[in-house]
This record gives sequence, structure tokens and C-alpha cells, in this order.
Amino acid sequence: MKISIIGNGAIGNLLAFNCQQLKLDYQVITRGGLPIELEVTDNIGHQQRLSLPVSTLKSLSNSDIIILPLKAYQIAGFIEQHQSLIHAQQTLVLLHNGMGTIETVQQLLPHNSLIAATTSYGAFKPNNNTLQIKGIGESHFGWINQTKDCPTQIVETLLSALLPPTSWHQDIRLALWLKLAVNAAINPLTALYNVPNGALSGSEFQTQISNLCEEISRLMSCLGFTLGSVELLHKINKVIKDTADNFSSMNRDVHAKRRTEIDFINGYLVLQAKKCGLECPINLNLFNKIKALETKYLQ
Ligand SMILES: NC(=O)C1=CN([C@@H]2O[C@H](COP(=O)(O)OP(=O)(O)OC[C@H]3O[C@@H](n4cnc5c(N)ncnc54)[C@H](OP(=O)(O)O)[C@@H]3O)[C@@H](O)[C@H]2O)C=CC1
Ligand SMILES: CC(C)(CO)C(=O)C(=O)O
Repeated sequence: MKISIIGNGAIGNLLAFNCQQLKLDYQVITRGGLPIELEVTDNIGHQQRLSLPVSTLKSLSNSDIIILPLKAYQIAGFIEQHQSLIHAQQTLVLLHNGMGTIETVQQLLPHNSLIAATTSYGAFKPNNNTLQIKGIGESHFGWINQTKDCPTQIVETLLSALLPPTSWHQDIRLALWLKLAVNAAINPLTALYNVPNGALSGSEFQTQISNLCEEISRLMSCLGFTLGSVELLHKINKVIKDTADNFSSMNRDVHAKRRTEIDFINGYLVLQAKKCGLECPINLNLFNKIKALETKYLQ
């Protein structure tokens, strides 16, 4: 069973490193297809060199599983552009922060097996040849679509080995919503105030995060997910504590003047609230503020 990893981003390189350790058959599909020598520092400081088996999109069809560890805003473009290279026997795996891409991929590739996933691993790519594994997290997977001939057990075993510990969910959406809530609180606040995640435990942020949890909990309940705002706050504060020294991905994106994933995080929440006929002023305010920042530097 061959795995294609799309892109040599931070999470893509982490997957490649793990494939290599597990001696799996895999290829990394990059835009240029040029060779990449990677120096990997693992979470306990050990260093290893790795020559990535890089291929171009022409080789995409020679694989059984296609993992898309891309930014949420890159998913639709990738699938639209390369749809003709993907055949119906291939299983796609969406692995990104934020929500809103599943529907798009299902529309574009209705006959493929599809898995949605989320991970709390930490990976940092300071340059094209360096990967720093910052933290061993946990990963959640769930089938969105399964074709008749899909080798379910083999796919699950491979993916479970790649980002352990792994949980497989009958309905992945609750796990995705939980991660969405965590990102909706931590990412925009750390980006707007330019602080590490741990700063959000301060009382000046806790009232706003608590109000945000009430907003998200109300919305989740409208969509059929039961999770009280206190439980949500507890989960967010655990991530704040566990990743206290880290700067969130949105903080880093704003710092580097890159596009953020705000449309797929607070933006997705605002859209869903509208559909439910609910107001979500705190999410909307965070969304507008990040959009204003982004618009200024992306012009
Ligand atoms: N890094 C982390 O620790 C974590 C990240 N996540 C989430 O995982 C997702 C991926 O994050 P991360 O790895 O950090 O992001 P990166 O930006 O490092 O990785 C995305 C990679 O995909 C490449 N890419 C995009 N489109 C294409 C394409 N059409 N063909 C080939 N390559 C392409 C990008 O190349 P280019 O730069 O040229 O566009 C880039 O190298 C995000 O949603 C992030 O929020 C979740 C948990 C932890
Ligand atoms: C969980 C969190 C907030 C960790 O920094 C993250 O996923 C991110 O930075 O995008």
C-alpha cells in the first residue's frame, strides 16, 4: 500500500519522517519535484538526516492513500486543479486545522473514500531542509465516505501507526468541533495580542474566552452536539497550559505576514451561526480583526 503525502510542509515532513521510521512505501509530492535533504530534530533533541522520496504530481496516481497536510485554504484549489489525476480507488485524508473543506472535497470527488483527521502534534519547519518535532500529540480520525472496495482495515492500521496515539471515531465531527473551538479561542487572541499560548490563562483573556465558549456551545447544541461551555472552557484551558510556551500557528502567520486560516476557524463558526439563525458577536469580532490585519499586509 503506497502513501502520497502532498507538500513538504511541517506536518507533511513529520509524516514523511514517520513513514521512513516505519519503513512504509511513500512519496512526497511537491510543486517542483526537486530532491530534498531533511535534517530532523525529534522531540527529545536527537538529530537524523533523511532524503525525501520526492515526486511530482504525475506520480500521484501510483498510490493508494493521499494525505493532504495542507493549510485549510489550499485544499479546494489542490483538488480542483488535480481532480483528473485522482482515481476513485484512492483514499483521501484531510489533515488540517479549521473546518469547511469536507463538503467541498465530497462535491468534487464524490466517489472516493474520504477520511477527516486532526492532530495535536507540533512540527516546525524553519526552512526547506529542517524539521523540528516540537511535541508528540494525539490524533483523531474518522471516515466521511467509504467505498465498497476500500481496504478499511489496512488503511486504519497504517494511519494509526503514523501519528500515534490515534482514536478512530464513528462520527469525527465532534472531535473536529472540539479542535475548532480550541483554535477559535487560542489562535486569534494570540495573533492579535502577539503573545504565546500560555498568556491566555491571564484574567484579562479568561472572561472573553469564557464568553466565547458560551457562544460556541450554543451553536454546537443547535447543530446537535452536546458540550457545555464549562467543559469547553476546561478543554481550551488544558491546551493553553500544555502548549504554554508555543506561539500558535495564527500568531506565526500574522508575524510572517502570511495568509491565516481564520476563514476556516472563526469564519466557519460565523457562517454556521448564520445558518442556525444565531448571533455570535465575539467570534465575529475576532474574525473581523484578523481579517483587517491580513488585508493590510496581504495587499
Ligand atoms: N505545524 C503544526 O505543528 C501543526 C499544523 N496543523 C495544521 O496542519 C495543516 C498544515 O500545517 P503545516 O504543515 O504547518 O503548514 P505548511 O504551510 O508548513 O504546509 C503546507 C505545505 O503544503 C504545500 N502545498 C500547498 N499546496 C500545494 C500544492 N498544490 N502542491 C504541492 N504542495 C502544496 C505548501 O507549499 P507552499 O508553501 O509552496 O504553498 C506547504 O509546504 C494546517 O491546517 C495547520 O493548521 C495542525 C497541528 C499542528
Ligand atoms: C492547538 C494550537 C493552538 C497549538 O498552538 C494549534 O493548533 C495552532 O497553533 O494552530
